[in-house]
Amino acid sequence: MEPNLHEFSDGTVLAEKLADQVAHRLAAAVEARGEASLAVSGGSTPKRFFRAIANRDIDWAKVTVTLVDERFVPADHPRSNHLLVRENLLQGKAAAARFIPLYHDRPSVEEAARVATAAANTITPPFDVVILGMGGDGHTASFFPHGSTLNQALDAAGPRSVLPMEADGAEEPRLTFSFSSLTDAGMLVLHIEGQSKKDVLAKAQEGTNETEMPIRAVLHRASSPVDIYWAP
Ligand SMILES: O=C1O[C@H](COP(=O)(O)O)[C@@H](O)[C@H](O)[C@H]1O
Repeated sequence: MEPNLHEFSDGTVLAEKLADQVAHRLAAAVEARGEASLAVSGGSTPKRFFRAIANRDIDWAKVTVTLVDERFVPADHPRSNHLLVRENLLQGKAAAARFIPLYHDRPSVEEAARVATAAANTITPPFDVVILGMGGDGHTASFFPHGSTLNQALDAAGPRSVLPMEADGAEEPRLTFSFSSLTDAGMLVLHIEGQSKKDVLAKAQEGTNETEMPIRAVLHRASSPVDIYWAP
């Protein structure tokens, strides 16, 4: 299934349009099932989207928010994705949402991943909405090139779980939802900005080696259609 590319004039317009689509999907899930789930990425790209969606009129008390991946750092650390989400998404109306963190204060990232998996299992699968990002090295979530648990993480037949991940491209150990947890979402978005990321995307679409560019797994074999949101 070829991804659908949605291009916007700038990042602010993209953030508003994406917030509209995500809000619509979450509201429909709340209407249909009485609950909804949203898994978001960290990094620098999603901040405008977080601020745009935070005040959308949804019954946020029925929405569970989590992260597709996290750095193994406490929630007050400047590199924490939880901190980013708390300061930008879980504000205004969205402050009523339930948040499930991936970081847990345990002696090792492996133990934290086990606790995170148990907590994540309280979310009814599949996720209603997953928003992925992409690094300049072709990683997405914390599926890093040559990552320590990459084969396990990218196994489409693997369990829904949170895995530890270490890689040369990551400053600290990571926690990441597995491929199977993310890629059957009701709405699966890859949100990227800038020409350099568009070039990385083009390179990823041309080749097949997922160990070199793990984003290829999402582009080539996600079970849900992938919507790419891009702005210069
Ligand atoms: O490390 C991470 O990087 C990617 C991309 O981040 P960006 O700063 O280039 O937008 C992100 O998708 C991932 O969640 C994050 O942990």
